[in-house]
Amino acid sequence: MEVIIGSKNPTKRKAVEEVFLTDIVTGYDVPSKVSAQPLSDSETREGAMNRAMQCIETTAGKIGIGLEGGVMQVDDQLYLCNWGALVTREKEVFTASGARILLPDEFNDQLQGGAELGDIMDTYAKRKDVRKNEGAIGIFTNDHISRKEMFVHVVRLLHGQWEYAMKNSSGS
Ligand SMILES: O=P(O)(O)OP(=O)(O)OP(=O)(O)OC[C@H]1O[C@@H](n2cnc3c(O)ncnc32)[C@H](O)[C@@H]1O
Ligand SMILES: [Mg+2]
Repeated sequence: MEVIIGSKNPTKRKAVEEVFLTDIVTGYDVPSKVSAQPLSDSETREGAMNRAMQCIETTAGKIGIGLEGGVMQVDDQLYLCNWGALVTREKEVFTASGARILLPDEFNDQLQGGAELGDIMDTYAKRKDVRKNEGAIGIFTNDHISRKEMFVHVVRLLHGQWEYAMKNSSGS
């Protein structure tokens, strides 16, 4: 079975490989069709669904997966959020979200002004390509949870829901 992940970011591809262990996993850069830095749960989820749908519409893969990072507001504070979507050839859609952690208040103005969290993190942590490595979640959890590990959880939630639906539609 071929699983298409709508990103070439290694944290996303490796997370899908870890869950779909026995399948072929291919990464394609597809547009999220939302802002480069989504600013709500709704926009982040939409980005994940758009990516997954395009994976199915533009390839022969059996399953398309979209993973999208964003931020969302609770009261006046911004949290890192992540969403995933799995779309089947029959266009059945499954969604799930990942762990969220509070971002420093000092990021608010830059994020609201359109800056990308990935770039803000590189400057803040004095590292390169945080988004492709430990991620903001890795930095702020003292490396206990990496971006890949957080995505593994999201992909497991997607995989499990898809499996449950298949089991229950097979009539057994
Ligand atoms: O190539 P793609 O798949 O687009 O990978 P990306 O790293 O840009 O990831 P997203 O588009 O899903 O994330 C939207 C923005 O949020 C940033 N972001 C989200 N989660 C992050 C994290 O844990 N660490 C650093 N940046 C993060 C990311 O770098 C982007 O600027
Ligand atoms: Mg991006």
